[in-house]
Amino acid sequence: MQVDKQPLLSINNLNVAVKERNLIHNLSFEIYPQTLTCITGENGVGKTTMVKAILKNFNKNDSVRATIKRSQLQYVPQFRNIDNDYPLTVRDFIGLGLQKSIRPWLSKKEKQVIQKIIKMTNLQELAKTPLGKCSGGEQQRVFLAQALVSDPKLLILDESTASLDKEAKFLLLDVVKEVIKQTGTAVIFITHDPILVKTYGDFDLNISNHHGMLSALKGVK
Ligand SMILES: Nc1ncnc2c1ncn2[C@@H]1O[C@H](COP(=O)(O)OP(=O)(O)OP(=O)(O)O)[C@@H](O)[C@H]1O
Repeated sequence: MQVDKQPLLSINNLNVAVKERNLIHNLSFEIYPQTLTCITGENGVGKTTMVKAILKNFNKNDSVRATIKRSQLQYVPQFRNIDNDYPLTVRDFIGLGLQKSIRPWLSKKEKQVIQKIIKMTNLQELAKTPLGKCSGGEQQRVFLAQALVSDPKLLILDESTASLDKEAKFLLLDVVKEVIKQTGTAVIFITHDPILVKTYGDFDLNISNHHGMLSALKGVK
């Protein structure tokens, strides 16, 4: 696989700290369009804090330079508690990802966008199901779908597969790969699962001993 040589995100000597405790020193790496970069490392090394630092410094100084706007980046957080009786349907929940308009109803174009995303994320059969009745894996696909309606150029998935069984993990990552192929978006995926890194990753940014190292996987050039 040949990557686009123009990175959409360049991290340059970023220092990541929490409450004056340094977690990561002088971190530098690049993210390229249409690639999946896994962020790996032991619990507590600072993966989530690093992502927060990227969001905070986004195009504000040289430590985080992007060729995209902040509005073209979507972050899917690790935890979102959905009660069993959460009433919004999958389709309506996905629609919440649209930019707010003054109209209380969806335009024909907006409906078409949602329909396209529902198809891309394999949620056709669940579109009318209340989100609270969906399984954990299905809910993760819905969170992904909601993030996709604004047509992001970079998606950050924070341990989206953490609570899923093996089959659901692979199903979700198959969908992520298809999304990358169809939309050209880049994905940063925080994970503890070496099999997923090996199966799906184009790059692995491993963080240990306060430093990060990016490696290309599977013949990525
Ligand atoms: N707001 C905060 N106040 C104090 N300490 C914090 C805060 N946020 C994170 N930390 C600490 O910073 C360290 C890094 O946390 P972070 O969540 O970034 O790690 P992580 O690599 O994402 O871990 P995990 O894989 O377990 O999710 C941890 O020791 C955590 O307890």
